[in-house]
Amino acid sequence: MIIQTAHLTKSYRRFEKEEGLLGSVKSLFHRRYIEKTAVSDFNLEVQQGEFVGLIGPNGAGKTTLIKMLTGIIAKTSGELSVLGFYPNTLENELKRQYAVVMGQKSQLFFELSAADTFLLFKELYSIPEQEYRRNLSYFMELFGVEAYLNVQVRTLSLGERMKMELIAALLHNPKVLFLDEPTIGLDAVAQKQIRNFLKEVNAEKGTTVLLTSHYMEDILSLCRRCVVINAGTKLYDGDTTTLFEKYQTHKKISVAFEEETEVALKEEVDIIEQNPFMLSFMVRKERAQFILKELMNHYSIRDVTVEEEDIGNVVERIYNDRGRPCL
Ligand SMILES: Nc1ncnc2c1ncn2[C@@H]1O[C@H](COP(=O)(O)OP(=O)(O)OP(=O)(O)O)[C@@H](O)[C@H]1O
Repeated sequence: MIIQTAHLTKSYRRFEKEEGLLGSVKSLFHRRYIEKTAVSDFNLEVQQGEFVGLIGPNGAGKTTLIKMLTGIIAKTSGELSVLGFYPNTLENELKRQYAVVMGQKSQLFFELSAADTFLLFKELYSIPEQEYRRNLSYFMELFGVEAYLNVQVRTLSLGERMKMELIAALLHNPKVLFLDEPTIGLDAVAQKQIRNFLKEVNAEKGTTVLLTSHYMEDILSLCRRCVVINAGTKLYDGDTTTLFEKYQTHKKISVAFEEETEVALKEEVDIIEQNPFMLSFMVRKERAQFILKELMNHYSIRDVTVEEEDIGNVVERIYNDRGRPCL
């Protein structure tokens, strides 16, 4: 077993200050704290080689869970083991076997080139020369980023840097990789390249991956299993396709018109935004094609986008349907 948690709980204590200057002075003498349980009674088991998606709306507790699993913060209560270790003790033996990449944080040195940082990682993890060379050329080829290897990291685009972050994290052949929003802010092409890369690494090297992402496409194309978390508790743990077939029931369609248009649709849709030049609405998946055809036939259209429904909506629907955590 790679990851095992039982009744894992994390509560934060946050200091609350009254408004204004007087509040600041008062708080010097009487500190008021509020407690926030970010992860509650969480049970999770991940086997070797699995690619698991962790999804949930903002503030659900995903990052807190990843931070506990990677030893960045300590648990409040419950059991937690990663590769047989309690991560917060940060034992070297564990550090050598896992890696973490957070989309919002960087582990590269901005003034150095990626090549220099990789060499530092080689020393840090005592990666044998041959293994280092083999891995580096394998990852370079997979991502096609040789051209950027020797330039300052500071000058790389977000997408190029994220590819280097992933390579840096994987050079020491970790058994488990924790990814917190690795595709955040990237364009569609870079997102796809990163997905293909991760798919290949998981298949070829058997790396176990736990991934959080707000992008449906990441979860759907990479994670056979997904875990849904809301307000710190687990709502669902199982097959990703089954979950999305059942709960991702709508698509978002946005249409821009060539000229001022007054739209009259034959069937009811949920309008998100409308003005004479555009219309954006939600529609049931199975009706999307019909409505699109209707719009195309009756109006002069400049542009159309069709998007998958937001993770937040899906989670809300699961929650309303089940009304309580269901494992
Ligand atoms: N250091 C902290 N002190 C107090 N509360 C915190 C702290 N870090 C997180 N929280 C709170 O814990 C809850 C869970 O936060 P967390 O960052 O784990 O959510 P998340 O699912 O990763 O959200 P997002 O998708 O927005 O990144 C939030 O309500 C947040 O405000």
